[in-house]
Amino acid sequence: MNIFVVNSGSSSIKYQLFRMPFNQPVCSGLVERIGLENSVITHKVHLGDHEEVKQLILDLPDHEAGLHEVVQLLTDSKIGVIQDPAEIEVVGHRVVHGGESFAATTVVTQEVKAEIKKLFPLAPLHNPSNYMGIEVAEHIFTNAKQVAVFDTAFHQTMPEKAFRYAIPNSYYTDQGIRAYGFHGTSHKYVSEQALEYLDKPDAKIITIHLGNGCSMAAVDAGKSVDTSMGFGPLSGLIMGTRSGDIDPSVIFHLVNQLGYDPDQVNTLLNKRSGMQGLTGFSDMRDIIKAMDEGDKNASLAYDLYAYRIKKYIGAYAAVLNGLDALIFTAGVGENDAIIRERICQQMEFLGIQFDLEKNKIRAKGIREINIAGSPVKVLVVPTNEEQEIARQCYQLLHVQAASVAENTSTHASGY
Ligand SMILES: Nc1ncnc2c1ncn2[C@@H]1O[C@H](COP(=O)(O)OP(=O)(O)O)[C@@H](O)[C@H]1O
Ligand SMILES: CC(=O)OP(=O)(O)O
Ligand SMILES: [Mg+2]
Repeated sequence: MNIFVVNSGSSSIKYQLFRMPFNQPVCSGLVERIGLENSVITHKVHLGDHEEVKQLILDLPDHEAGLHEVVQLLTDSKIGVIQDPAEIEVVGHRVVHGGESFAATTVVTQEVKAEIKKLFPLAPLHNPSNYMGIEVAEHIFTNAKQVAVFDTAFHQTMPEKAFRYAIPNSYYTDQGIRAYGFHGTSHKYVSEQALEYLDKPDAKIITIHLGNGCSMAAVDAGKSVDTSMGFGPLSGLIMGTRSGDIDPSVIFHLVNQLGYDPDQVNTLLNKRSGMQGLTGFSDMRDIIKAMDEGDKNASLAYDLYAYRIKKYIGAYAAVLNGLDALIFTAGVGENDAIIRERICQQMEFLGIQFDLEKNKIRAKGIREINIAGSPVKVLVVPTNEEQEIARQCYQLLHVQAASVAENTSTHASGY
C-alpha cells in the first residue's frame, strides 16, 4: 500500500512516501518558504545504504504549487519512485487540532473537513495549513483516500481532573473549553518505543517533545494521563515563538492598559514570544551561539526554558506516583546536549542519575544517557511522526479492507 504522508505547516510541507507494511520511507522531503521568494525543496530518495538528494530553488506562491512540484519529483523519469500520482492509495495528513470529535485516525469526509475548519480559531498556526494540505492533496491524488491523524487523539485518555479548567461548567459543556493536548503522535510514538526498549508495558514515563512547539506528557502504561499544552498549542513549556504558561492577568493588562486588540495579543503570544521574544532568535542553535558569545539574554532564556521543564517533571512524577523513564525527543530534545544537562542536573532525589559523558555522544536510534543502575532511565528517542501516521493509516485501512473482504466472502458463501 503506497501511503504518502503530508505534514503541512504555514509555510512548509514535510512529506514521506511509505510502501506499507515496510516502515522505512521510499523518499522524503521538505518544501520551505512557501509564498516567499526562493522557496526551497529538498527531496531525498532512500536507497538502502545511501540517499540521493535533489534540491530545487524556485518561487512557490502557495501549497498547491509546492505539492505539484513534489509530484514532479515523485514521478521524475530519473529519480522518480512512482510513475503516476494515481499509484498513491492513501494520503495521511497530520492535523493538529481534532477537538473532542476525534479520538482516533479518521478517513476524511466533508463532515470531517467541516469539523477541522471549525477548530481553526483554536489552533490558528496549524489547522488552516493542515486543512489546505488536505484540499490540495484531494486535487492531486484523486484516487487516494485522505486520512487525518490528529495531534490531540493520543491525549483523549486524560482523566477529567487533568483536562478540565476551573471555570463555570457550561464553558466546557456548551463550548468545549478544556485542555486537549498536542504532539500526540510524537508522544505516542516515542513512549511506545520506550516501553519496548524498557520491556516494561506498565512503565511510568514522562515524554519531553522539544521542537519548534514544545510539550510534555505523563504516560502511564502507554496512556497519556496529562500533558502541558491545553485548549490550544500555546500553554505549558517555553517554545520557539510561543510564551507557554503565562498568568492571564497579563492579557487583561495588555488590553486594558496598553490598548491591545485580540489579534495583537494573539500575535504577541504565538509568534513574538518564547525564545524569539527573549533573545531575538527562535532556533536553539542560534541561541546557543549567542550564549557562547556572552549574550546575557540568551543565557537567561536558556535557563527559563530548562527551569519550566524541570517544574513539569516534578509535577508529572507526582501525577504518576513514580517514574521509570524520562524521554527527550524532537529537534532540540534529540540534539541539544546542554539543555538535557541543565534539566537533569540536581534531580537525584527523584532517582535521575544523569551521565554527563554519555549525554554528549551523538548517535542514531534510542540511547540511554543515565548512569548505569540509575533508578530512572533517561532516554533520547528520535521521534518519527510521519512513520507513525503511515502506520496508523495502514492499520485503519488494512483492517477495514480485511473486514470488507471477510464480509464479502461470508456473504458469497451464503454462510
Ligand atoms: N543541533 C541542534 N542543537 C540544538 N537545537 C537544534 C539542533 N538541531 C535542531 N535544533 C532545534 O530543533 C528545532 C526544530 O525541531 P523540530 O522537531 O524539527 O521542529 P518542528 O517539527 O516543530 O519544526 C529548531 O528550531 C532548532 O531549534
Ligand atoms: C502542536 C505544535 O505545536 O506543533 P509544532 O511543534 O509542529 O508547531
Ligand atoms: Mg514537529
